[in-house]
Parts: sequence; structure tokens; C-alpha cells
Amino acid sequence: MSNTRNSASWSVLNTLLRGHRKPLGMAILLAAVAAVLELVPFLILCYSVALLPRLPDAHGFLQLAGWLALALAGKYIVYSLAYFLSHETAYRVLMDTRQKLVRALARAPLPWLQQHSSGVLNKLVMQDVERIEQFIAHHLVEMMAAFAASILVISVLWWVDWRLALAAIAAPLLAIVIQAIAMRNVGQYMTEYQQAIGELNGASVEYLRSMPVMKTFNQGAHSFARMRKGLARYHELVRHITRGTVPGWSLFVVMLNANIVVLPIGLWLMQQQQIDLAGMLIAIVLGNGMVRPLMKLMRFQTQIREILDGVKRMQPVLSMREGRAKTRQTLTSSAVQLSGISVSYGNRRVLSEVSFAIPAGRVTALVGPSGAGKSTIASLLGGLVEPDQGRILVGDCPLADIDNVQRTATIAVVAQDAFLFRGTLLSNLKLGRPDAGEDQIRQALRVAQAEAFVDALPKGWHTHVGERGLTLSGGERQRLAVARALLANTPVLVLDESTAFADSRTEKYFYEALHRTYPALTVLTIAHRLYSVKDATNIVVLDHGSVVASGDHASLMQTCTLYRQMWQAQAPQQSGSVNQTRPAVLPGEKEHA
Ligand SMILES: Nc1ncnc2c1ncn2[C@@H]1O[C@H](COP(=O)(O)OP(=O)(O)OP(=O)(O)O)[C@@H](O)[C@H]1O
Repeated sequence: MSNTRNSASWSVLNTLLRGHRKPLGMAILLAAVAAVLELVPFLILCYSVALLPRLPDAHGFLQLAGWLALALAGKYIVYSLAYFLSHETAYRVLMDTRQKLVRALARAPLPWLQQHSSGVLNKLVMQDVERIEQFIAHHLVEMMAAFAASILVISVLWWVDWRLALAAIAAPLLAIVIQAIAMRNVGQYMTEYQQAIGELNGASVEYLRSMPVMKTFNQGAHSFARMRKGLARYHELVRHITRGTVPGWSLFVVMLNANIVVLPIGLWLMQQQQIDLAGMLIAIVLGNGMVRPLMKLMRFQTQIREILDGVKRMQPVLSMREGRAKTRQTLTSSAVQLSGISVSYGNRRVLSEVSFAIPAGRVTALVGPSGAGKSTIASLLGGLVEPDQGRILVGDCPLADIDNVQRTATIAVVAQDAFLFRGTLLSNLKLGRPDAGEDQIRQALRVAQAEAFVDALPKGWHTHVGERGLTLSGGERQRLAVARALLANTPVLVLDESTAFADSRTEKYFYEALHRTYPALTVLTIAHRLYSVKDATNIVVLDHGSVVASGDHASLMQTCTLYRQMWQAQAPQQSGSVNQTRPAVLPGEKEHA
């Protein structure tokens, strides 16, 4: 079973290395050459001893020194070249793999992303990929050199006497068998260990994000259950792994260094006059020289297992396929029609047979209690969620047949949690329309009621936001997100609680400015405050994932009990705002005034 999993990981790794094999092969070849050169000083030493007791003359010494210098210089040059190639390839593999992962994550369905914590995904894209990079950059060259050195040592010993070669192999083989037996259960713990690190990463991100709440309630890391559990699991696994590896590894090192076979066999062969002193020296020096490469090879065994585990975690992400290829569609109208839409998150159905129309150039409102499924409809229109059944038409064209580029150019969704990237306000605003001109930007900001606060910033829309930049309030972020969506100039706009930042009066003026400035826009607005959508052409009432009524305000007041109850529950707030008079100049409307 684990072999099947490993072979699947090997094949993914193989795919990741496609296109990089030539330089990688060259690096490996150079590493083997460097290993040969590394043996030269040992052989020169043995040769010098064989010349004893007759010492070479000055010319002979110089010649030996020259060979030594040449071997060292050669080893230096060849190793440098091998490392250069391996590093360059490693960084290319790192970049390619990260790009593949990030592209695949962009295709991932929203529910899948929500099931995987940001810590786990971060570990995947950063640490797991980095491990492959480090392996290619450093370990692959060393591993190949170690492997070549071991083969060379055995060949030289075989040339001296085949029994010496077998003796040199016997001790390491015994050590490897003992180590494999002692560490046979570690693999299972290593997989769990990697999972625990991912979980701990996720918990740390969540802990840092929730810091303000933790401080408010005077809670520390210990009271953050996920973090506490993650740390406990991590420590438990580290203890298990240490207990499982230390005895086996120590025995392995002792066995390798014991030289228990080569020395007695070498002495016996000398006694039998089958080898001379130089042969004996070669056996001892090279026999011991095998220890270092073999230890490296054993160390790499663990690293390869970690890499394969990482690749296994990448496998489901990398195998996420783009949906079927879609051609550009001709949209006859910006009217949207939902027909028999059902959506589930896991086994839980949150929308059942939802059908309603969003007429072109009108404002349609979607209202309902919390958890009714309103944001899920916004996610459907934004292409973040796929329906289990039913279909959405834009004009005459099914939304499922429209490719991502055309969909984002047709429907803009302003989500509840407005996200701004690090950078200037301007770069954030121009996200959906990089070529937007100053007039268009101003117009979008004005309608979104954001112009006044942006102008009040020291650098206006050139101000930086995000880390080490300006921190904006939730309402300001929402307004910018609305302006960004307006600037994208899509024929359909979906606003998910996007005017919650505003008081009732400003909200009313926002809708007026929206209608005045973008009269052809088809709008679906999700709102909690019923007063703000009272004038919408059509109000759709959603409850427990089903449409329970639709119509204008007056008819819903007559026919829909839920709507009437919601309206009455909000009546005290609404009467306050209704009676307010319009100020002479509205925020963000100074140019219109
Ligand atoms: N990614 C998700 N995975 C699982 N369940 C989800 C997910 N997103 C939403 N839900 C559940 O689906 C139901 C509908 O959620 P949705 O956010 O669409 O409701 P809503 O009407 O927009 O609520 P609110 O008015 O509070 O924003 C809720 O019960 C919610 O818990």
C-alpha cells in the first residue's frame, strides 16, 4: 500500500522535474567525477607508503604534490560546477512548482479551500516545495557523490583483493539491516509529524489573527485550544520519533565505525602474504572512508521520505483540472435567471430548488434571515461555488458555459469581507480594469461614497494599504471594494451586504447615485436593512435555502409573513432614518452638487 503511494509520489516528482532533467543529469555526472577526484589523495597516500622504505627524491615529492594539488583543484572546479547547475535547476523547479500549485489553488472550489486551513496550504506551497528545492540544490549532488564514492571504494578494494571488498561491504550492510529493523515504525510517525506541523501552522495563523479577541478576553496561547492540542501532538510525536530513531541510528553509527571485519581479514591476508602493506593500508583507509558517504546516504533516506510525503500532499492540488474548455459566448442581455438551483456544503444542503429572475438594468434585492443562503447565491454568481443541480442563465447563455475571463468581465461580486491587497489604493481599485482613467476612478469612488475619505489621505489614492501601510476601517474597505467593482464596469453587479458600512441615509443616496450614474447596471443586492431596498423592483425573500416569496415591498407586506415580521422588527431604526432630511451636499458628491 505504502509502496503504491510512494510510486505515485515518485511519478508526481518525476513530472515536476520534467524539463529540468538535462542540467540535473549533468550535475549528477559532475558529482560522480568529483567523488573520483576525492579518492585521489587517499590513493596517493597509499602509493607513497608502498614506496617505503625507499623515499622518493625531490623530483618525486614534487610530482606527488603536483598530483595532489591537481586532484584538489579539479575536485573544487567540478564540485563548483555541479553545485552551480544543481542550484540553478533547483530554483527553476521551485518556481515552476509554486506556480503550478498557486494556479491549481486558484482553480480550487471554494468549499475545498475552506476545508483546508491557510497554515496547511502555506506549508504546502512554501515548506514542502522548499524541501524539494533544498534536496535538488544540495543533497542530490552530495548523494550522488556519496554513492559514486562507495562504488569506487568497493571497486578499488576488489582490485586489491576481493575478500577485502566483501569485508568492507559486510559491516555497512549489517549496520543498514540493524537500522532498518530499529526504525521500521518511524515512517508512520513521520507522516503524522508532517500533518502535525501543518495543523500547528494553521493554528498559529488563526491565533495571530484572533489576537485582538484573545487580548479583549485576556486569553493566552494556552487557552487557544487548537494551538494547545497542536503543540501537545507535536511534542508527543517528536518524543516518539526520537525514541524510535536514536537507538537505531546510534547502533548504525557504531557498527559502521567499528571496522570489525576489514581489519581482521586484512591482517589475515597479510599474514598469508596475499596482500602487502600498501594493500592493507588501502583496505583500512578506504574501508573507513566508506563510512562518511554511507552515513550521508542513510541521512538522505529520511529526507527523501519527507519529500515524497510533501509531494503526496501536493498531488490532489496539482491534479485539480481546469473545467472543460469554454469558448467566448455572445450574451444577449445582462438579465440573470436562476432555475432550480440546489447547493450543498459537504452533506449539508443549503439551497434547495432556488429559482428567481434578476431583470436587466434593475435592482433586485435578496433578503432573509441570517444563514438563509444569501451569500451562497452571491458565491454562485461569482463562480466560487458550483450548484449540485439547476442552472443559471445570463441572457440566454448558461453561466457554466462562460469562461472565467468572460464571467469576471460580466459579473462583479462585492463580498462581505472586502479584501484589499498590499499596495496603493489605486492598484487595488484598478484590479478589474487596469486601463481605467482618472475620471472613471473618481466616478466610481464618488458613487461608492469613498471619494471624500480617499481625498483626505495625505497621498490620496497613492497611499499604501496593508502591512506597514495604512490600516483602513471595515467601512472604508467596503467602500473601496464597491468602487473597485464599479470600476470593473461589468453589466451585472452583486453586492453582498456591501452598504452595511453606511447609515440608512447614506445607503439611500448610494443607491440613488448608483442608478443615476450606471442606469443600465443589473444589480442583485443582499441586504439586512429592508428599508434600503424598499424601492427595489423585485425583492426575493429567502428562508432556510428556499425562496418563500418575491415581489415589491407593498405586495410582500401583504402576502409574506416573514417579510412583514422582518420589516416590523426593523421599524424603530427605519422610522429614525426616514425622517432625516437630505443634507445640502452629500459625502462624495461635491462635484454633482
Ligand atoms: N463554506 C461553507 N461550508 C459549509 N457550510 C457553509 C459554508 N458557507 C456557508 N455555509 C453554511 O451555509 C448556510 C448558508 O450560509 P450563507 O452564508 O449563504 O447564509 P447568509 O444568508 O448569507 O447568512 P448571513 O446573512 O448571516 O450572511 C449557513 O448555514 C452556513 O453555515
